[in-house]
Amino acid sequence: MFKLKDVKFKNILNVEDIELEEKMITAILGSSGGGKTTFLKLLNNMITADQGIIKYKGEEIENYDPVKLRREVVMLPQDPKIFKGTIKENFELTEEITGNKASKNLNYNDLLKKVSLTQNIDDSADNLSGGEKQRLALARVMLLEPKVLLLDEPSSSLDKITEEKIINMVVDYAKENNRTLIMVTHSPEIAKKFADKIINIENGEIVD
Ligand SMILES: Nc1ncnc2c1ncn2[C@@H]1O[C@H](COP(=O)(O)OP(=O)(O)OP(=O)(O)O)[C@@H](O)[C@H]1O
Repeated sequence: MFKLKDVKFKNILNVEDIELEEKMITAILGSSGGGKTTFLKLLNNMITADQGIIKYKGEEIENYDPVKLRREVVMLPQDPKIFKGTIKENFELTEEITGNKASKNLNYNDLLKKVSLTQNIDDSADNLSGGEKQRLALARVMLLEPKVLLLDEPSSSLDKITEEKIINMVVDYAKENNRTLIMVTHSPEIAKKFADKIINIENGEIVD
């Protein structure tokens, strides 16, 4: 699904040759500041490599229709921003901003259930806890039905159990819906437990 060849981004990341397969779960491991988030951002062209070639579905990512790319490759960042207002408004705004209409098969209540939120869609999103906000952000991503989900490690403000619960939900979602999942984690245990393939990034280099 992605092929990277001789990719360089500033002095932060240097990738010689790597392929990420469709419908697989790939975990990106490595120590803090090593370039993991930078790697994810290259995959939806949020940032552009200074050198080298990144191919997505056989086409150079820079030539791929940017609107399609934004819809197909969606990133769940470390600290997703929750919009002010209700949960329902969060879903509606997501649809409005991305130009996506909710899939006929998905409704907002089902989405909340999928991420184990027991709130009502008319409840305020501001009062949710950190873990609940992360799950709402995940539900917003599910609403978009991306082909590829880029999951950055949830911020350290989440406890281990909540973090693993969220990762479990994302993995289940990806498997049930045949999606490609690429996730950053600091935890070798999580990587081993969930991933088909593990990539280790240290100081901007892939070491394993
Ligand atoms: N656009 C940028 N310009 C300059 N430096 C940057 C840019 N983006 C990230 N960096 C720096 O590059 C390094 C790698 O950042 P990155 O966020 O990719 O690391 P990471 O492995 O995801 O770290 P963490 O595990 O702490 O989230 C850091 O030192 C960061 O400060």
